[in-house]
Amino acid sequence: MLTLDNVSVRLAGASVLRGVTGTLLAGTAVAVVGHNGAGKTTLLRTIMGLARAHEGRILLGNDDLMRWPAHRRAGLGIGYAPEERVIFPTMTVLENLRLPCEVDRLPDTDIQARLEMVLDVVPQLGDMLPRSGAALSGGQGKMVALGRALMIGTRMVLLDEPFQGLAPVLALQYAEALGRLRQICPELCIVITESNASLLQDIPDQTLVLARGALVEGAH
Ligand SMILES: Nc1ncnc2c1ncn2[C@@H]1O[C@H](COP(=O)(O)OP(=O)(O)OP(=O)(O)O)[C@@H](O)[C@H]1O
Repeated sequence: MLTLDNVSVRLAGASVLRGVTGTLLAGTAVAVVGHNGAGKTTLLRTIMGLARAHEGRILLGNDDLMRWPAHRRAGLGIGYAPEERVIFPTMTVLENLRLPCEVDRLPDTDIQARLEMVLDVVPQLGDMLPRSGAALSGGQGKMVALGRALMIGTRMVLLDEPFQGLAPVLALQYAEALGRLRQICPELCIVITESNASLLQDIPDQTLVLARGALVEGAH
């Protein structure tokens, strides 16, 4: 369970998150929706330690995340797939997938087990493993970014606007992967941001609405 307690963030002097309070439960899919600029990406970046909260607390279980530097937070079991994907072009897809586990110095047997789980969830990645990260379409890159987040995200995965720009057939494959993920990892908390909530269809169990950096309502 992740608890956001009165989290506020300023960027370049502007209030981007304002007193965000909420609970993201294990085993749920939570949508964070809001217009462009509402603060969705900043919320995920703050959880990952890539943006700094000047106020509030973020707890993973009982563990205060603010005590952990950004480079250690993924190792706590939080996978992050940023909107812009960030697939390293000089590495193969397999190397991109393994990267967060290598950074966290996981034993090879654990990495192999995670990889098998990821390939069960996103079987399309199987054929791509030897391919260069530079040779991926935008949609393929989104699949790799999902897989990479799942390699390290044993407790939660943060998916930033995964459906934006996906062709309908790929969006369907992505949604199917999330369905398999929920079956294979029933305790995982899946957080998905989206400015167009209709793209998420019936995926979320809970929807949080951000407007100008503040949560305005919660709907189930
Ligand atoms: N590094 C930064 N410096 C200054 N302002 C920033 C920075 N990053 C984001 N912002 C501002 O913070 C606000 C929230 O941005 P954020 O990217 O979190 O919104 P978002 O809801 O994810 O939007 P989108 O749907 O367009 O991705 C915007 O007004 C944006 O201009």
